Amino acid sequence: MTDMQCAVNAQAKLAECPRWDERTQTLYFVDIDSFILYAYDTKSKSLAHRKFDEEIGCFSLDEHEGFVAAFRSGVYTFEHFNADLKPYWLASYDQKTTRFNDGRCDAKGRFLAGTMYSPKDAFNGALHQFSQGKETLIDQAAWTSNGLAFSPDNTIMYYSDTPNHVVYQFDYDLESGVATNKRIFIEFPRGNGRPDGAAVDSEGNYWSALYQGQRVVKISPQGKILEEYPVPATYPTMVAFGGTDMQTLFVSTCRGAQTEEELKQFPEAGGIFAIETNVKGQIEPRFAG
Ligand SMILES: O=C1O[C@H](CS(=O)(=O)O)[C@@H](O)[C@H](O)[C@H]1O
Repeated sequence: MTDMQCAVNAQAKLAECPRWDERTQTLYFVDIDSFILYAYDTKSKSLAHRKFDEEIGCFSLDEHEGFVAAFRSGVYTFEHFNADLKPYWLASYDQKTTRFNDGRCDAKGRFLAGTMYSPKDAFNGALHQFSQGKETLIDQAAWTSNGLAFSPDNTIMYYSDTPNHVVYQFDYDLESGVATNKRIFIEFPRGNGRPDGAAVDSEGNYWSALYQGQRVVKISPQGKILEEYPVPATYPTMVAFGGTDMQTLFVSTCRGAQTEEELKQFPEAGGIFAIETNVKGQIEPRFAG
């Protein structure tokens, strides 16, 4: 049994990247495999959506009403929810095997996004950083880039490689945007979930959605699992803090990977779930351009 309740019954194939807009009390999220960006207005309980021509992996809000978003074919900006896309960086990788997957902004407004390399026969998944019109390659050694998050003091960057069951830490220099000293933060045993999307709370704990693990785990900065939160879906994909007090944990989930049996057990899989916590999340930094 879980206290987690379905906040948005989106029935998404692959819901990902929940993002809380504290200015409008809106929860944005994507359905990667349906090419859709959603906007859930928590005040009116209305759900808007926009369908693109390709997978949208992740996005951040900007300082105005706009977005920066990472798709299969590259990174684009748009000035408001329904505005035309403006190319920012076109993919230098093979789009037949690779797409963007997970990302967010650092506290200086640089957008960082990682790619998923589907063949998983080489470590071609990469982490890219976008700022002032330029792209910088941060790391290239993954199958599925995921779990990107920053500590409250911005000195630690977290980054997971889901199918390899590992979350890394880097030292992060916020002034330069340089990440160094990559090391293993935590590894998960095979067969009981693998680290997908994540968020760091205001106390520095790393909250990881365990894909195929049917739960979210709260991990201390030292790598100790402190709490586990069951999710009514086999495949949690990402978490985000929000709500009027920033203490609501939103969890996106995947429906497309569930078996018929799992769909009978979890009929709201593909939705966004929510649970009240006793800790505040961090307000998401916005893209600076
Ligand atoms: O975030 C994601 O990760 C999953 C997990 S895995 O790469 O299969 O281990 C992936 O399937 C999904 O498409 C991706 O968005």
